[in-house]
Amino acid sequence: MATLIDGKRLAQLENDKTARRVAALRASGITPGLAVILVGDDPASQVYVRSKQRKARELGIYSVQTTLPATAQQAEVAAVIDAYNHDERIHAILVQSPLPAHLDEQALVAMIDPAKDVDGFHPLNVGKLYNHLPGHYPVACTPRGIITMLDTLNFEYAGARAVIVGRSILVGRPLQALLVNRNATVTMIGRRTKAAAALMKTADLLVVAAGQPQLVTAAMVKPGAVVIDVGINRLADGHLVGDVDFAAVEPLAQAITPVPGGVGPMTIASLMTQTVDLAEWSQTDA
Ligand SMILES: Nc1nc2c(c(=O)[nH]1)N[C@@H](CN(C=O)c1ccc(C(=O)N[C@@H](CCC(=O)O)C(=O)O)cc1)CN2
Repeated sequence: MATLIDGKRLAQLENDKTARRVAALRASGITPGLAVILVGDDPASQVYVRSKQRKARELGIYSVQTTLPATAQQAEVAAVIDAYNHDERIHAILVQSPLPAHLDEQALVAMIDPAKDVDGFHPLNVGKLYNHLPGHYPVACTPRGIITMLDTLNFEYAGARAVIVGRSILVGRPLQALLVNRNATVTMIGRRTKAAAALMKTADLLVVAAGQPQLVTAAMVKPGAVVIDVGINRLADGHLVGDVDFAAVEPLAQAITPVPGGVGPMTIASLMTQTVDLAEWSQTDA
């Protein structure tokens, strides 16, 4: 029977640490500030943004939001980013993804001050991560949360064979870099990968971020693997399921994340941690 990697509990522990760091910063006259930009009315994005705002306020972070209609033009979003770039109360800025299709998301992310890029999506921060540069820089929150989870298992990265299903900028690509930087051997699986199931079966660490309900079956998992399920899929009956067939895979895995209550809560906890990191770095790296 696998160890259940309880994202809710780990997020609570992470948030407790963040609350203490916020209190210490506030005592020294600095209140970490987070700005969230939401464009459009995607219901899931509205839920995630509300959770971010609520958690930030609970932890004592100054938290603001700009909501723009789905018809907003590139220049309008850019103007909001520019205002937050110059707002001294704000240390962390994020643009909730996905944006409406007519907007150029990459171009907008590149307009965020890299020192305030709490999602770690700015090309400068991505480049630092890929080049494994020393120093302070933010990294994408979901992969950061996954690394925190693996660290709690004392996962032995060096020499481990990791397989990541999904090559998104949000999850797969940054996680690949984080794992390579820890000396894991990483294989990425995309839509055109041949013999994907056989590759997955070689994984000591299998991370699935494909957005396809129950894609991974027991036959695709090596006994004793650590399985991280990033998928959040709402079925017609309203139930949330991941990309992994949890009931079938759990008995043979060494450890596994549930959905819900796995990677999702850690994404938000990592965002809070990284908001405080940015506030601290704004003092030390200036
Ligand atoms: N700018 C960004 N956009 C998006 C990111 C991101 O990191 N930065 N990630 C995802 C969405 N996301 C945060 O924004 C997110 C997704 C899921 C959860 C979560 O806690 N999920 C719960 C289930 C919630 C539900 O009932 O629907 C869980 O897994 O237990 C938190 C954050 C895309 N966009």
